[in-house]
Amino acid sequence: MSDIRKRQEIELDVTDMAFGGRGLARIDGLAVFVDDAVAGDRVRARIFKKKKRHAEAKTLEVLSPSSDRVEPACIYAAHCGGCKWQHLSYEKQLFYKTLQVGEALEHIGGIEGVSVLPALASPRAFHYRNKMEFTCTDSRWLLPEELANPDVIKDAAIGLHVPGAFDRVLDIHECHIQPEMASPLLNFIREEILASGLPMYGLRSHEGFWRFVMLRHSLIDDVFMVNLVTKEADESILKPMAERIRTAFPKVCSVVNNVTRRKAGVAIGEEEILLSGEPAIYDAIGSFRFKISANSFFQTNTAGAEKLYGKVAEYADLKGGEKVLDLYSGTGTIPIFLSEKASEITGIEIVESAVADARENCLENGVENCRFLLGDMKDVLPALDIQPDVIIIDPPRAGMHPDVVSRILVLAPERMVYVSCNPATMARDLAMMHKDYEVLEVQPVDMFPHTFHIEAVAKLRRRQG
Ligand SMILES: C[S@@+](CC[C@H](N)C(=O)[O-])C[C@H]1O[C@@H](n2cnc3c(N)ncnc32)[C@H](O)[C@@H]1O
Repeated sequence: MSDIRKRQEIELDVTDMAFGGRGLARIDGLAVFVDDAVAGDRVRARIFKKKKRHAEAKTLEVLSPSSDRVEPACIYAAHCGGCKWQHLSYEKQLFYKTLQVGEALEHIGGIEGVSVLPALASPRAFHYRNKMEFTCTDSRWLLPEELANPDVIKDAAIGLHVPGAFDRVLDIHECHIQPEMASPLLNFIREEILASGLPMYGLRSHEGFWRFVMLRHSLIDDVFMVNLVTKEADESILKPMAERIRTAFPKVCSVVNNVTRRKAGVAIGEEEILLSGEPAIYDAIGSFRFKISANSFFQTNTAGAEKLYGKVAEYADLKGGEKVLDLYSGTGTIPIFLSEKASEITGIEIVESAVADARENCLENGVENCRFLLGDMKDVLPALDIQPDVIIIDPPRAGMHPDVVSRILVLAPERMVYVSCNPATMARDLAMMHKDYEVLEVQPVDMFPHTFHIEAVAKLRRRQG
């Protein structure tokens, strides 16, 4: 057993990428998870945690870089929690994401021999995110090169968090995963906010006015929504500001203000005020248009969503007459996408506004064979009198409640499609159904380039006899 100690500096050969995005090295059988390292690197690192079976270390210096390393596009990449894998080639990101889906099925689910196809690449490796949420703070986290600059404003930042630190916010001036025009738009809004005379929010004090700047983009119409999230309403300041934003950026067709006095760091307001333009934007997946309000859930990679839903359609293999259940239906995008291929689709969703959006999206698209039920899955599903031919499941990161799994096994559809943004909970849920359902194939789909996150779609068929 290794005798390494906490705070020890050590040279490590990183041989693999671990679940969660860190490099993995081994010393005398001890697994060492290494921040900011890539498989193939030799690094000098400092141990900051030591447990019986594993240790955690932070890279201090890359002594010999892996051939898979690339120069990050972003100057904040080494410090920002947004993209942890920008220094890894996109090809290798896809390779490790595929591997991690297979490993989760095997090690967490105990499901062996499943065909996991190579991850489908995102149609765009950069500029793919249609929604970004920037935090406002009165205490800016400085980059090493900013520390020595006396002119840097220290009591204001609008940006993204340092990984794992709720109160450390970098002042971000350029973000490469959002649409190109979003960075100048954010910088214009920053200048407006700094000139407003109203204070930034303190993430510890919970005092201050400006809380978040959220930008949403429609790929199909190439227009933006700006959502200014504040602690108080102040239309005398915000309305003229919204007009100036729209004059400077004519592609901004909507500026709204969400007001929240809650301490929790979420950008959803208790009250929403339309400041200028339209109350919502629209985007398309396939031939369908979807309304997106400031707080609607919508897949964050629009072009990627089309690939994802294409795979769902392929695995659902609908012939036209089936009754389909769509569990965790959000704003109804999957049911509407599949509506032409099924006889009827029932979506179930816990968020009231999402169900309202789903119904409205059906009206907008002339879809008449989808209905949506509101409530917690574990309450709604048992009360439902329906014999589905196919069930589509797209749960939140935490996966399914065991009661929901039990109910699904009683409903016993012939085919199921399981969509997940968390391979670990997917593996756990599929394991619970594995006695009754064979996992025929799994397709990872990369919706989140430069992060270690991966979406996956599994095709399930009921076992005979
Ligand atoms: C990953 S999203 C899927 C949304 C949708 N399928 C899509 O592609 O846009 C998961 C959804 O599950 C909903 N949800 C979370 N917990 C739930 C529960 N206990 N019962 C019903 N829906 C729930 C969330 O509100 C969210 O809309």
